[in-house]
Amino acid sequence: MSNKLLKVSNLTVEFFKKVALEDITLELPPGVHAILGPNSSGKSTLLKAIASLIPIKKGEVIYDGISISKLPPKKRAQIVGYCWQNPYQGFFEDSVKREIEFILKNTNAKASEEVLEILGVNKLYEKNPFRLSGGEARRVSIASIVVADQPIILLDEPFNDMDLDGYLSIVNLLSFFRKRNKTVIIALNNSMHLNLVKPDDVFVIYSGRIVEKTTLRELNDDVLEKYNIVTRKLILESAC
Ligand SMILES: Nc1ncnc2c1ncn2[C@@H]1O[C@H](COP(=O)(O)OP(=O)(O)OP(=O)(O)O)[C@@H](O)[C@H]1O
Repeated sequence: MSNKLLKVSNLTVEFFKKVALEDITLELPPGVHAILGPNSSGKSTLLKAIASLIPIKKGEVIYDGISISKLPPKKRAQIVGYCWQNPYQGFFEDSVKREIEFILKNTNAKASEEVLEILGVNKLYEKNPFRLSGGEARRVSIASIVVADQPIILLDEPFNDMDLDGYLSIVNLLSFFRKRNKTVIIALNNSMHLNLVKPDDVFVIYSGRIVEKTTLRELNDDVLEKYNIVTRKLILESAC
């Protein structure tokens, strides 16, 4: 099995001279990696910077020895798939079918039937993506990226808007990605979702910096509280 590394080195991003990401360095083998942080900590910015969707001030992102930002857009889209936090942001076609076909044409990829089945989007093909419900839109949005079978998948808050079936489809998608030896980064602001994701490691981000590298088992409520992330204690107490 390939063990291609995704290396993020000294990544720094600024918006209007204000630092949004500061000197982020990560070394990620294939597997599932969680980025956990409160609102405005830089999770989406980090994923977008890794996908080269926004300009970076400093640093680089290397996958298997290749600098992602130096690739032409088409080649980049074959390697890295960023799934939007706001699903409607990535839509521009007038049918789900055309939305799915767009990336396949753009990347010369064959549709991953497993992805379409796991996310259950086949039934939505004729619908207008902009008129989907929140949960439907998220499934379609994720499918319309990862259907191209990229080795790096970036999921931005994928559980938002989802019902039980939606949660299970994300869990099944993650195990499909694991079997395919992909490198998955999943941005979360809710620590409870970590139990579903079962990540190999957890990076806590706060104020644009990685402040902890830990595991699901070792992550504790003190760390969550310190960085303004909903604690497990709060959730469990509320359930009693
Ligand atoms: N395009 C942009 N222009 C200016 N500032 C931006 C832009 N995108 C993000 N920011 C700022 O960068 C910081 C980090 O934003 P980001 O969206 O990465 O946070 P996040 O951790 O994903 O938050 P949330 O959990 O609320 O989605 C915020 O202060 C945000 O206002």
